[in-house]
Amino acid sequence: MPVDRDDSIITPAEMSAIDRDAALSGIDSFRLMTSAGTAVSAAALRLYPQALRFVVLCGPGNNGGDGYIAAAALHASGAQVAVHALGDPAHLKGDAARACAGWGHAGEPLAKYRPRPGDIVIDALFGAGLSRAVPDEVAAVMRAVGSEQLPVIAVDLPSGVDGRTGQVLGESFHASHTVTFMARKPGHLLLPGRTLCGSLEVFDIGIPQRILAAHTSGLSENGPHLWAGQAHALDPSAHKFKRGHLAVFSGGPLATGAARLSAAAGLKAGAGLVTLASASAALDANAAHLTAVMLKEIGDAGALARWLADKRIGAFVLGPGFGDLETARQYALLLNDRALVLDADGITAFKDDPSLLFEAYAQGETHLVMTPHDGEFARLFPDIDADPTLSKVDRAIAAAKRSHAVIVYKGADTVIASPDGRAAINTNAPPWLATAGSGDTLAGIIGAHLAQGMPAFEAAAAGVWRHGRAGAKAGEGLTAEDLAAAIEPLPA
Ligand SMILES: NC(=O)C1=CN([C@@H]2O[C@H](COP(=O)(O)OP(=O)(O)OC[C@H]3O[C@@H](n4cnc5c(N)ncnc54)[C@H](OP(=O)(O)O)[C@@H]3O)[C@@H](O)[C@H]2O)[C@@H](O)CC1
Ligand SMILES: Nc1ncnc2c1ncn2[C@@H]1O[C@H](COP(=O)(O)OP(=O)(O)O)[C@@H](O)[C@H]1O
Ligand SMILES: [K+]
Repeated sequence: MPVDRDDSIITPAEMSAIDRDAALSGIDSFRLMTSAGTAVSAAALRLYPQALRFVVLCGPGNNGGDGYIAAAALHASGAQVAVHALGDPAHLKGDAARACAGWGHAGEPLAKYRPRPGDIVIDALFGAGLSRAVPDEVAAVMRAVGSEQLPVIAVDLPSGVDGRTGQVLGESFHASHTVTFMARKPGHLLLPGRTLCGSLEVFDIGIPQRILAAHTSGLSENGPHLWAGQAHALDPSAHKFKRGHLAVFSGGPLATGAARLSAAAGLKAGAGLVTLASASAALDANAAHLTAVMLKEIGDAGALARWLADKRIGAFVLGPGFGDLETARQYALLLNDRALVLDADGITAFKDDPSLLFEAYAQGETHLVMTPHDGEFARLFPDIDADPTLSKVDRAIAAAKRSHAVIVYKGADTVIASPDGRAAINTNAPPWLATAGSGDTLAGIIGAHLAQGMPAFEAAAAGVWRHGRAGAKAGEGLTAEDLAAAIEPLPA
């Protein structure tokens, strides 16, 4: 039966381990394949009752096995079905060979498939086992199906999409619907994979939850389940000092807007007090624009050190529009016993000696959140960035472990990762969030959460989610000012 889309995400390697454990506990693997293939045929009939023909493209592994089961079920329902196989079906093994025997008709080779109007393509070429770029004959079929604009139902994943990374290996199908089994894989949520799946259905093929739970790591889709236990930190009835004091560092006189966006977002996101810390040259520009946000003159490391005697300032945002990299370095190192969101220039400031920053924040509970976009990530973690074998999730986790910081690796598929290995993929950000100052707003929201005492991972994950919600609420064409105004209360 279809299950509610649960928040957990499993990698193809975890899926294999689950599969092995299921077999060890006596679960019949052919029954799982039958359940999977039947779910695909049910989706095909439900979505395309008027289809003239279902064309099932079957690969050389168990994904192909699911395809043969689907073909047999569609045929039994009275539909017209054609099967085209990649490779010689006589070489199929195990459950896939049995499924092919159950189909029982002579199939045609894949290369002989000529798409025709009215076809519904069922893509059972490769799923979790795709290990390299798809062969040329497969790529040619993908292009032919694409140019005819035929609907494609993908079994487990659109063939060509790497389930671990979401990257396309050579070429891929662009599915209108994907039926996956048990839980989503990273490739369903990471880009570009997410855009190639169409609507996504997660079907429960009957592997017990206990086996699934034993093999799932700390990866999930970002959502309230991650911080529900921490939402009390944002109690709106609390005294303003209890709701936290956030400080944001301003840039110079010609670059004050970014920090004000962070500060405004921090206030709207629930910090009790927000202070903009500004060098004297930028005080007038800031004073002319501030009302609820307070202003404090901080011009150098000495002034900051004296200000830090006030222990009520719980969290800081450093980087948006800041400009002066040497001062940013000094400030970040001075702040190492406070919660800090380091963004933009604050990140770039450490490009020549990242370990200086990482060592400064290595002690105690994680209290540094870094919010790099691709370029900033590559500046701080060039070797991790350059490793083509790593997914965006792998890269974010490796960076978090090395830096002792929560990493918010931004983009349309922002990944939030903790040094303890937990990670979340965010999916609620509309494309129009890519606007000047949007990242500054995000830094302010996360800063507000830290100021209110939320742990770093939860603060960051909740911040990214609220930022996405605000983007959806403000709508297409938003500016960063609209975004701050659209921040909604954090759901309990
Ligand atoms: N786990 C479960 O519980 C359940 C899993 N189920 C289903 O099993 C699927 C996973 O099956 P799978 O492991 O057999 O992998 P699959 O995607 O069929 O591909 C492997 C084959 O492709 C080949 N191959 C790979 N890349 C290639 C390339 N570029 N070009 C050419 N060949 C290439 C590879 O060959 P090799 O790399 O060994 O040369 C091998 O022959 C999963 O997605 C789901 O649909 C369901 O039945 C329900 C229960
Ligand atoms: N295509 C996209 N879809 C959704 N969100 C996006 C997209 N591109 C960027 N974002 C989000 O917009 C924000 C941009 O931040 P950033 O790159 O720091 O820009 P800026 O410095 O202009 O504020 C990030 O939160 C990022 O995740
Ligand atoms: K597939």
